[in-house]
Amino acid sequence: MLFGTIREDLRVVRERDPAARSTLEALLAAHLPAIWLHRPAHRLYLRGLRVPARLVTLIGRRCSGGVDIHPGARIGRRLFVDHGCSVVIGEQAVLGDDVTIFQQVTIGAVGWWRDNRLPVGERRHPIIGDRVVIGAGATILGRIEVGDDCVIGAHALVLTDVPPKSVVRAPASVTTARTRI
Ligand SMILES: CC(C)(COP(=O)(O)OP(=O)(O)OC[C@H]1O[C@@H](n2cnc3c(N)ncnc32)[C@H](O)[C@@H]1OP(=O)(O)O)[C@@H](O)C(=O)NCCC(=O)NCCS
Ligand SMILES: CC(=O)OC[C@H](N)C(=O)O
Repeated sequence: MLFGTIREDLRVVRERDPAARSTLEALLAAHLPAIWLHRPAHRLYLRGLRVPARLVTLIGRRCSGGVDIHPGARIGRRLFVDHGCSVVIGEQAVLGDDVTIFQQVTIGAVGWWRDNRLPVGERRHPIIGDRVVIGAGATILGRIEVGDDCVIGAHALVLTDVPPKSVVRAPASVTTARTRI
């Protein structure tokens, strides 16, 4: 089971990262410590052992490029965090299977000033469907749902539900003629 999952995660790196040309290279993918340690951390969290869970998560975060997955987050199979750096996934986030995330993505809450008014245990983080791709720098906030098979473009800010099979595009930068610089 454990080796099956490890093999599956390595296969995913090779399938979704053209820059990883061998299994040995895939093994060096920076997100792997974070997702491999998230599984025992989540089990500890579910047993109410929150502090040990957070410690395990901290090791995963330090051994990756800062992939911060709260031990409470529910993560599906075959998550791939390409480049494995500066990613935050909040406590009550739920990610489906086959999700791909690029660097500097936040799946988080809108803010404590709003969430502190919610009943205890109420969800404050997004639900992400199966096979969703989340581009670099995208931020997805609050009690929203992103449907299956969506693509969230780089630098998008998503604050409302996204229907399945949608593409969310942030405005592209504007190019003008160079004058003074
Ligand atoms: C900007 C922000 C503070 C607004 O919080 P809020 O409690 O929803 O405040 P309001 O209800 O006053 O604002 C909602 C309005 O602002 C817009 N809005 C929200 N966030 C925005 C942002 N970052 N940029 C531009 N507009 C934003 C919403 O679309 C909404 O517009 P509408 O009224 O036309 O529908 C919040 O969305 C935000 O960005 N928080 C930071 C959260 C964060 O960084 N979390 C990371 C956790 S890991
Ligand atoms: C990831 C995130 O939403 O962080 C904000 C805050 N720590 C919280 O858990 O709500």
